[in-house]
Amino acid sequence: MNAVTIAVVFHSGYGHTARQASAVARGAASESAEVHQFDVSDPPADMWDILDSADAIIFGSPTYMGGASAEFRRFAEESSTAWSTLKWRDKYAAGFTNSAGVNGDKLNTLMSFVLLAAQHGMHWINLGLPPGWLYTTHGSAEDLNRLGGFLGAMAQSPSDAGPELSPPASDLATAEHLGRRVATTVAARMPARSS
Ligand SMILES: Cc1cc2nc3c(=O)[nH]c(=O)nc-3n(C[C@H](O)[C@H](O)[C@H](O)COP(=O)(O)O)c2cc1C
Repeated sequence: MNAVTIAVVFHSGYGHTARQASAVARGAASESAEVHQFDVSDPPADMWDILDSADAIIFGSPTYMGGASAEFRRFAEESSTAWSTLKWRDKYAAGFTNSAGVNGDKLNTLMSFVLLAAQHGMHWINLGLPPGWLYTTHGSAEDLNRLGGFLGAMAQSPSDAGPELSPPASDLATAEHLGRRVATTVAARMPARSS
């Protein structure tokens, strides 16, 4: 059987969201997906061909000024070429974002990814985790999904901590979960393929 093919397409100005992207990719690869990771500020020549043939595309960006970064937005606008011929229709999509604020308006970035996916006619896969802390006094910052997102994976990196220190392990584990969930969700819905 051929592996599910997943592309993780992200931007990262200072390396924090890149660590989150690698965690998403690790999670997907742990479920035997063939994973391609693309930094949109330095795309290889074959990126668009690989995106066009992927089963799922996972979008990632830091939250800058309450939304996706300008570099990610440029990628989104350039994807209008694929949109014009419905190349991504019925693929699967998911997303992740990282920012300095605990809230930081990350939800708006994830919502912009949902809209991007909808414009392409893609099927959105959400995070599928209960919120960390579980609305009780017993939670901790080590909880999976400690930031309590539903649409996608959220991470937080304090402004004075470099990418070697942040996002914290719990946010990276949450990102890995998203990668695994996309891989298993897509695999369960693919018709059996013979090699
Ligand atoms: C131009 C700019 C705008 C930012 N806007 C936000 C914001 O709206 N909310 C927030 O929580 N953090 C904001 N931040 C902080 C970044 O999201 C944070 O430093 C993040 O870890 C950067 O990720 P990166 O290293 O992948 O670029 C902003 C940073 C920059 C440079």
